[in-house]
Amino acid sequence: MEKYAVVVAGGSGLRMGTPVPKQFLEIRERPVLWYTLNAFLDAFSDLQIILVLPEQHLETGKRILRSTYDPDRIWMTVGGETRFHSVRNGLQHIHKHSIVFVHDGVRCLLTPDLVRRCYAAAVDKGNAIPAIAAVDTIRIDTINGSEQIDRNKVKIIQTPQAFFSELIKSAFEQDFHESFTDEASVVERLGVKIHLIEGESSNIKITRPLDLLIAEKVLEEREMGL
Ligand SMILES: Nc1ccn([C@@H]2O[C@H](COP(=O)(O)OP(=O)(O)OP(=O)(O)O)[C@@H](O)[C@H]2O)c(=O)n1
Ligand SMILES: C[C@](O)(CO)[C@H](O)COP(=O)(O)O
Repeated sequence: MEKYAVVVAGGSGLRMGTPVPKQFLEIRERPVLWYTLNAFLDAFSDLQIILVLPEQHLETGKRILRSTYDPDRIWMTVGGETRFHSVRNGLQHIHKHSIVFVHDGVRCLLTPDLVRRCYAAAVDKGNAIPAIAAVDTIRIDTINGSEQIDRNKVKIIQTPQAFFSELIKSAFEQDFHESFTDEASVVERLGVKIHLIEGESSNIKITRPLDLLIAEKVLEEREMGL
């Protein structure tokens, strides 16, 4: 089966607050995006990557993809106004029956093992969405104040999210809706059942400055083989 990963890195990183978008910041002397791309290249030798970038940072993106060990498997395109539009732009470059992964470029700690587990589950079920359990107590706001809810019923959703190409491409023909915060929410709107698999607690989304410190520590420990 053909395999494509749409890696979205078209955002501006407002919550990180750095002049350079967070996907280009360096951790242990390599850009965040470099780790992400290599994890996908390592997962499958026949996987191709569509890297979605902000228009004004195409040159930076090109330098990063050339610094990976297999740049010939990576193609670049331009992002859109929201994450949804960036994913849609990436999907437009896929024309073959395949499994498609969509991944946040800033989730740079994913492992090739997670990519392979997503693939196997998507081939079996049509889609595969990594999720982890909530570790905090959870309350929701209601008109009568806050109420505790059973945290065992809450799942924290990650990427990569994997789908058959026909399914994800048809889902992204829908108009944008503000509830579309990931691919599962877009596909679910077609009436398709979403299949969760076990994610990785280290697969954090680099969002705020603290996340860079966590990622640095995780990468340091991995390099030391811990
Ligand atoms: N128009 C957009 C917005 C986001 N993304 C990408 O989607 C992923 C997850 O989004 P998020 O963490 O929200 O990134 P930003 O939008 O850059 O951050 P912020 O919301 O803090 O501005 C990131 O890899 C980001 O680059 C994208 O490709 N195109
Ligand atoms: C797709 C995602 O990473 C799943 O947790 C998340 O929904 C992205 O949210 P953001 O607001 O675009 O960072």
